Amino acid sequence: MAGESELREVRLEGDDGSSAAIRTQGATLTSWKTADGQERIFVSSTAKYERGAAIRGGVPVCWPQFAMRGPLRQQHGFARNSTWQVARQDKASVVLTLDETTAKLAEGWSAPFALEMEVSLGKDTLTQELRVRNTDPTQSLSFTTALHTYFTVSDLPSVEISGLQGLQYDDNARNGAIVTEQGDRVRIEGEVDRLYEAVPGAVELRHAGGGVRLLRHALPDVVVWNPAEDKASRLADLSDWRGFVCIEAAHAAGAPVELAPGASWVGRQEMSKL
Ligand SMILES: O=P(O)(O)OC[C@H]1O[C@@H](O)[C@H](O)[C@@H](O)[C@@H]1O
Repeated sequence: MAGESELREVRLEGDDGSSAAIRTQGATLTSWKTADGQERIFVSSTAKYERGAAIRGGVPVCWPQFAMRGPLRQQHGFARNSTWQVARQDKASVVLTLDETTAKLAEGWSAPFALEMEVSLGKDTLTQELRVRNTDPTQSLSFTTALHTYFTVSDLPSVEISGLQGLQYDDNARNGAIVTEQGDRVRIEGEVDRLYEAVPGAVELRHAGGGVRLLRHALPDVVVWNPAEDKASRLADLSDWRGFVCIEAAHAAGAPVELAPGASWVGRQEMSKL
């Protein structure tokens, strides 16, 4: 049975009539409704709201490693499985924090750190800023990361993702083959699990029911993921693989972020309605 702190949800209201919800469980954004009433974020109806679990859907924070790109044996790290603290909140923004004393640390992790996640609503936009500080006085801190956004889509076959043409990607649905994106629109046909490297500008998602533009700062790479039917059937907490596509702003492909003792890093994504 989850305690109250795991189930705590912070709700935000934007001046433009938009709203958002963030769980202390993983600092996971679980809803962004634009002023037109459209829900832009997908959460599985069978997601687990339990201490130590990650929420299937929303925007889990992958830290201190994306996938298995780091020293831990825990996919996507431990920030998404940890209960964060609410540090500050007002009507349209919230800051949540996590450090080594409050996190559910993965086996093998001993470095101290201070994380902040700020979520804020603006006109037709939602911004998430992840701030990382190395609180160790002598050792450097190394990490990979991603904001693992599950965008809700009305009709998966209508999905078109632009902004990736000509870029190289690791195709994790094809044993990590290195491929160059030829098309100007990526479509979701079967399992898609791609890590696009060094994406220079905005990525746009369009589907029959709407669209979103994703801008990134210090998160150079972009992951596109949908498991399709076969893989989805092995994910017990995923209700509907046709209801979403993940577009993940990441620092994952090249060298990890290296923070000197006392140094800080800021990564940000801004989603806006198209
Ligand atoms: O099931 P998890 O750990 O939440 O991961 C979901 C997916 O996350 C994506 O970021 C990865 O590229 C996929 O390989 C992975 O399957």
